[in-house]
Amino acid sequence: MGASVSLSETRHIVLMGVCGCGKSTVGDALARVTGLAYVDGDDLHPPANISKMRNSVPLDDADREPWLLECGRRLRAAPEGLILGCSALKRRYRDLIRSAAVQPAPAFVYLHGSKSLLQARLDGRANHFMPNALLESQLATLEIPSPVERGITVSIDQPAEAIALQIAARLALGGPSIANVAGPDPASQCT
Ligand SMILES: Nc1ncnc2c1ncn2[C@@H]1O[C@H](COP(=O)(O)OP(=O)(O)OP(=O)(O)O)[C@@H](O)[C@H]1O
Ligand SMILES: O=C(O)[C@H](O)[C@@H](O)[C@H](O)[C@H](O)CO
Repeated sequence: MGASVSLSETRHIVLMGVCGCGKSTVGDALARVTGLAYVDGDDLHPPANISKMRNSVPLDDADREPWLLECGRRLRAAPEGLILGCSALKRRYRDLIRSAAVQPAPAFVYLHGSKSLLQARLDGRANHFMPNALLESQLATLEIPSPVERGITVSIDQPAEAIALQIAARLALGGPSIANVAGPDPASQCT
């Protein structure tokens, strides 16, 4: 249903999903593929949020609001386009980002993986402030982006480079060689 038509002009991409889904890893790969810059939402949190997460306390809506608005402002400050990694777990969080961002609204790329894969990825990660125990609350909070939100879903059960190429193809971000590598489109979830 026309994903690449309505999304083809998109140069603002939010890589979203729960902790450990690969936002930073895929963000770096997508930046290499597209030439767009990548900004990690983890770097935009106020210190109080980081310290809360370090202490295994999930953030609440009030904690997240200023951070989400800052994420949106970063998108707006990059008219040439930007890849942003941000959990953006709820629809109303994405509304906040959109309210501060650009027109056309950013595409939201939901990085989907099973709980067991996410757990394994988190178990294999070292030196990160986010405790693995917060995965449960992130999954409970997650609302998958709907088609009207310019959302697409991509499986994380593949190498990061392949994920990046698939995103670039589905959003028509790259040149003709990229356009040929799109994997199967699980997403009639696209607009
Ligand atoms: N496609 C992939 N294949 C294999 N390993 C991956 C893949 N994507 C990410 N990883 C690994 O999984 C772990 C989590 O990835 P990453 O830190 O990028 O997730 P994240 O969504 O940015 O996490 P957070 O939200 O907690 O910051 C890292 O150790 C990373 O190297
Ligand atoms: O919404 C949230 O609870 C937070 O933003 C987290 O998702 C972190 O930013 C990140 O995932 C930690 O690694």
